Amino acid sequence: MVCVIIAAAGQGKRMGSSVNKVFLPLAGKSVLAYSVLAASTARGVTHIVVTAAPEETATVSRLLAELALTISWQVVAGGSERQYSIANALNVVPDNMDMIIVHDGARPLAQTALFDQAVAAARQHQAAIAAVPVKDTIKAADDTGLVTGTPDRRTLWAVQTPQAFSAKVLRSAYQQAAQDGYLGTDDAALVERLGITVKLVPGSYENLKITTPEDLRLAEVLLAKEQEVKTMIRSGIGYDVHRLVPERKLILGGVEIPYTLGLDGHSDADVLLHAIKDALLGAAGLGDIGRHFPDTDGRYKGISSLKLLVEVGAILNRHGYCVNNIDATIVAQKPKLAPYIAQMNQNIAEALQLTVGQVNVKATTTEGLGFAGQGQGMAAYATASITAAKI
Ligand SMILES: Nc1ccn([C@@H]2O[C@H](COP(=O)(O)OP(=O)(O)OP(=O)(O)O)[C@@H](O)[C@H]2O)c(=O)n1
Ligand SMILES: C[C@](O)(CO)[C@H](O)COP(=O)(O)O
Repeated sequence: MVCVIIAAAGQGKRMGSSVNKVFLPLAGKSVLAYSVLAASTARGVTHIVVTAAPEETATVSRLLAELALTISWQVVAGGSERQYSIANALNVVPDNMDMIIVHDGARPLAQTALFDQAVAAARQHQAAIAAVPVKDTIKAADDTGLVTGTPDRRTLWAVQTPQAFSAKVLRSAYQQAAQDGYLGTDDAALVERLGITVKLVPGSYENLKITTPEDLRLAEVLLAKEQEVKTMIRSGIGYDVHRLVPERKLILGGVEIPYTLGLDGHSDADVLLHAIKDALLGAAGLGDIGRHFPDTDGRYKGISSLKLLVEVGAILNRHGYCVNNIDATIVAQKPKLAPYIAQMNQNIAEALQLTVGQVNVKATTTEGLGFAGQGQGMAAYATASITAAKI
């Protein structure tokens, strides 16, 4: 399981604003809301700890509550330096987390995929951080402004967050730094001191840290471009298959259907809803159900797929999307599904807060051909169309 620590306890002095920069509005949401949302939908993330200045913990808690995240979160008071804030957060990270990601609350444009890439690389290397090659020539200079050297640019990288670590390694690194009184400017620097080689993963030049006012203006421009893409009609496709076995309930579209066999799976194996959820997440560019509800997570054992459809609807909503329509086909030789289709449409519409007219479930046989035709399993296809929600 993965925990994300989001650093938001700074003062934003270089921004020169009367409020902490992480609360500043950016295309309809706060800077911090973007950072939290991107992190919360990354693969395997089940808990978020946000650091807040002691006098801002209530404000940050309110902001998080408004986001209605489907994963757990907590807010801790930060320290006088970013490193001390992260150290406070580490103290409350649950023991069952094997990976920890650290992310700046002030980096609202980090994409969810970057969190996934950092964790995947950290699983292999123990520590992995987002970085981009520096574009400018870098000089070293002394206090009087006289150049003392020109490091070879080919070896230089501008480091960003997310930074992902094995939980054990990050905890040891922070303990060692505290013991030595070492203060670094990123988390990886503390890990490097343990002799561990940190892996770079390709970050993005758009993953700005909002530090000075022009960063905010630039972020507005980049987000406006993203919003344009969102307002397009987007479509997604979903496909799923489950095996038919004895002694399992047959649940399709949230309807329990009397039959001698049922679909096998980690959840209730509702093949129709699985295909629909994949179509919705795909349309939003948010991966698939495996990413959001992994079958390695005990919380999803036997869970109602209708309940998870409500969560998918909420995820899309948090990312600024609303659903236009859903079309789906169940592929099953037996039993006859026609009597249950209206209830399936109704269940799906209710879960996603749509009208029944926006949902269209169909069923077909395969004339006895293939695994569905021979009654070994059932399949479902779904397409979904979504667009930006009106603000
Ligand atoms: N004591 C601190 C200092 C910083 N941060 C967080 O670390 C991230 C990166 O730090 P930076 O951009 O330097 O933020 P500030 O310290 O707020 O900015 P400034 O240095 O201009 O005051 C920010 O999201 C900030 O809120 C933190 O949690 N605790
Ligand atoms: C962690 C970091 O975002 C990587 O670029 C950066 O080092 C934070 O530094 P700051 O001094 O707190 O801005």
